[in-house]
Amino acid sequence: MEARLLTPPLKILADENLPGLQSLFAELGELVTAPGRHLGAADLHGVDVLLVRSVTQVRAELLQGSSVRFVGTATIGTDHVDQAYLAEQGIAFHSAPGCNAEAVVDYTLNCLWQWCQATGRDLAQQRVGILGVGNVGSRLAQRLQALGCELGLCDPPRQRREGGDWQSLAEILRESDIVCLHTPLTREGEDATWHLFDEATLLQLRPGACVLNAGRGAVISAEAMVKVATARPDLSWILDVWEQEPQIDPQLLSHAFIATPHIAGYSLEGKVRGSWMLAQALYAWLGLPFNQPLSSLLPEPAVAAVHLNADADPSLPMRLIYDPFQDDRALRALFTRSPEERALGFDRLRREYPVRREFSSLTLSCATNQLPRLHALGFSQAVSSAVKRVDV
Ligand SMILES: NC(=O)C1=CN([C@@H]2O[C@H](COP(=O)(O)OP(=O)(O)OC[C@H]3O[C@@H](n4cnc5c(N)ncnc54)[C@H](O)[C@@H]3O)[C@@H](O)[C@H]2O)C=CC1
Ligand SMILES: O=C(O)C(=O)[C@H](O)COP(=O)(O)O
Repeated sequence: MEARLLTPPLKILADENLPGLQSLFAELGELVTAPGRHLGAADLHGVDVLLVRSVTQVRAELLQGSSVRFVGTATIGTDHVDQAYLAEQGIAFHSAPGCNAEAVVDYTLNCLWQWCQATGRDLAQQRVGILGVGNVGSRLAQRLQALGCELGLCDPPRQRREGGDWQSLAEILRESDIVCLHTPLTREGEDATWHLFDEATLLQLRPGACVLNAGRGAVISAEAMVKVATARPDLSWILDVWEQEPQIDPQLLSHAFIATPHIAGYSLEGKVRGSWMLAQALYAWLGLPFNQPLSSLLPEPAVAAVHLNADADPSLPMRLIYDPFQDDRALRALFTRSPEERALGFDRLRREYPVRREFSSLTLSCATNQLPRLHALGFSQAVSSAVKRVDV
């Protein structure tokens, strides 16, 4: 455990895209915000606490010679942080495990539902292979299982730790109608995921399969994906993450059934939970009490309850919460511009992302027998008469 060397007032530098900063951190001292993608060593003058998102590379080049003693990232993924360097320097580090896992699952279910609708499939009849069964993958498995999907789960680190019934990557590729990637990006060790999906791996996908990547772009080689997508038009691609973000290969984009700018985890709840978890960690590290409930940072959703009439399309509540094609259209619209403008546009779409609530924020009642299926998808049940309801 690191020694606690700091007491307020502190100088805190935070990514400008972290919600709830004032309310969570302002009482600890001076709070400065900056765009995370371009943070440099010069920005860290006198800074004690650095709070980032995934777009800031937190490595020796940034931190060498700085006064930073605590680094927090309001994300699940940590591949942008050199944790070994931080440990060596005695700098405390905290991430926000699971903070936006529900949002990624909402995104994934919504996209898969759209793909099934567009290709005349029933999601409940698909065999779904999940690669990486952690916070995201295990929640996804639960919801898909409740829908009736057959599942294949692949997670070698968990398999070694826990034993039990798992599948190999080869089995997942051979047997799945849909393959969902939810692994971290790692470059070393027996479970390294960098370019885990190369050309040879992708060619093992079964005919007509759909690949969804909401983990990290570089888990699939973009070059191999373009090659295989060209040779195998039977395959579908749903891509939220891209090798070399914020630059995206236009050829790859043209092959994607749904293409989004790394926003799978961007529910309001997920983003706010990320900041809140960092506040919890920082206050604990400082030895100070932290009593702010997460709910105090979340406004009431615009629509809290929906009653579906007998003839209503059961996908309506999903579309009401989130339409992935809106994000898809906004991303594709950037591609009439220069590569520099596209990259800036990619970051702008993320920075100015509209409020998206999680499925669980919506309470459903229903005049049809679809209710169990909708609840399995993650919507809340039990309508209280006190809740304002919309009939559709
Ligand atoms: N697109 C987006 O907006 C978001 C993307 N992410 C990404 O999703 C990743 C997963 O998130 P969580 O489930 O919360 O992380 P987690 O750490 O809870 O779970 C990851 C799982 O992957 C497994 N794993 C590691 N190497 C593997 C391999 N070679 N093959 C199969 N499984 C392997 C681990 O054992 C672990 O169970 C994050 O690391 C992050 O990079 C997370 C949130 C939002
Ligand atoms: O939590 C993660 O890991 C993610 O991928 C986040 O959703 C990424 O969000 P940013 O930190 O890039 O805004």
